[in-house]
Amino acid sequence: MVGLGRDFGPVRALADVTMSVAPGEIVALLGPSGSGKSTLLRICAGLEEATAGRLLFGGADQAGIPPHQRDVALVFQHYALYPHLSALDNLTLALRYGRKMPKAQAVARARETLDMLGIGALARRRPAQMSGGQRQRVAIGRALARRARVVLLDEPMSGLDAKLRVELRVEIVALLRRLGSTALFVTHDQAEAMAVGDRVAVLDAGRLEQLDTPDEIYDRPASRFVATFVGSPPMNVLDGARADGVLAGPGFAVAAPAGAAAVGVRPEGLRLAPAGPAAGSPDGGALRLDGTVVVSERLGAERVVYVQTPAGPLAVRIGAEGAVQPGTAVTLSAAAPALTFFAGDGTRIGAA
Ligand SMILES: Nc1ncnc2c1ncn2[C@@H]1O[C@H](COP(=O)(O)OP(=O)(O)OP(=O)(O)O)[C@@H](O)[C@H]1O
Repeated sequence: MVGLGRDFGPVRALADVTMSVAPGEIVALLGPSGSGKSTLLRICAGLEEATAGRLLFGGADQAGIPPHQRDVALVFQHYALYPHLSALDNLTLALRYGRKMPKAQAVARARETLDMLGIGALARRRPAQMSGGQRQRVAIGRALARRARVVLLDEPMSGLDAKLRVELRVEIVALLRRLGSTALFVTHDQAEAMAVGDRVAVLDAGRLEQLDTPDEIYDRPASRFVATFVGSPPMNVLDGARADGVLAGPGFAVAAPAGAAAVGVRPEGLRLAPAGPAAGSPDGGALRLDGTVVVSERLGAERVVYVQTPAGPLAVRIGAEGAVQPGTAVTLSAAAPALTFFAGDGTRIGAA
């Protein structure tokens, strides 16, 4: 994709998106509602024309090529299976008429695909005789059975419960890898994007904010937007004003590089100690703030504690053993390497 853009009248749904996806790579498209994820996917599928830029598949310009002539498979959030046909027949039909595959070969391919998705035993059931998750597996199987070079998935698991989503995403990724498919996977769920993507493309208001590995996205976010969109809870960001090398805001002052307008720290980068001058790390911490515990949430192996500070509420991730009572006065501290600085326009200072 080179400089891809799409305007709907006055609405700029997509602006100047450039990215290349390697064969066999899975890229997660992540962004809030209306950020242009579906528009980008629809352009790739040929369901929408770009109003700027070029789309190339293996070097071949796709402009003007209709959907059915592109080597792409689409998985939508709302699947439409033929209700009167069995799972096996739904897949077989798609292969025979979509791919013009001989019957015996289509049936064999359909069976193989259902087996790979763990629903071989349901081959003879009609959609009404299956659970939502099983139906979604059939729909995914129908799209993937074609072995298209490019697989486009638009929120393929929305509508399923959390446990099933996690199970299914593991299976989908395993299947995509096994087939060697190149895939774009749209989701607004940051955890899902980080889990499925070899790289994650973060979109905001039609612009590509960052395209990087999940580790880079988390550890070196390109912007404040990315930093606060990814992570659960996301990065804490404190606004301040910089003078004489120090960024100061309500209740804090921290040494900061030129241009800094805000400082960010992940919940796990903050330490929590009983209030007092000696609190915090042995070096005293680069950032220190006093506050009061508001709530403490037990999340499996860890706790997330929300602390009200003069700079606003901050989330702190601590071990499960460190229970703290609401109302407790605490001091928060963070070491210098845990800090991320942002300029006034939201870009991370030091980002490439
Ligand atoms: N056919 C259309 N006509 C006019 N505006 C459109 C059309 N399709 C999309 N848009 C606008 O383009 C922008 C991007 O929409 P898009 O559906 O790509 O976002 P999205 O990130 O997929 O959102 P969601 O997660 O809600 O599906 C939105 O502002 C949307 O209102």
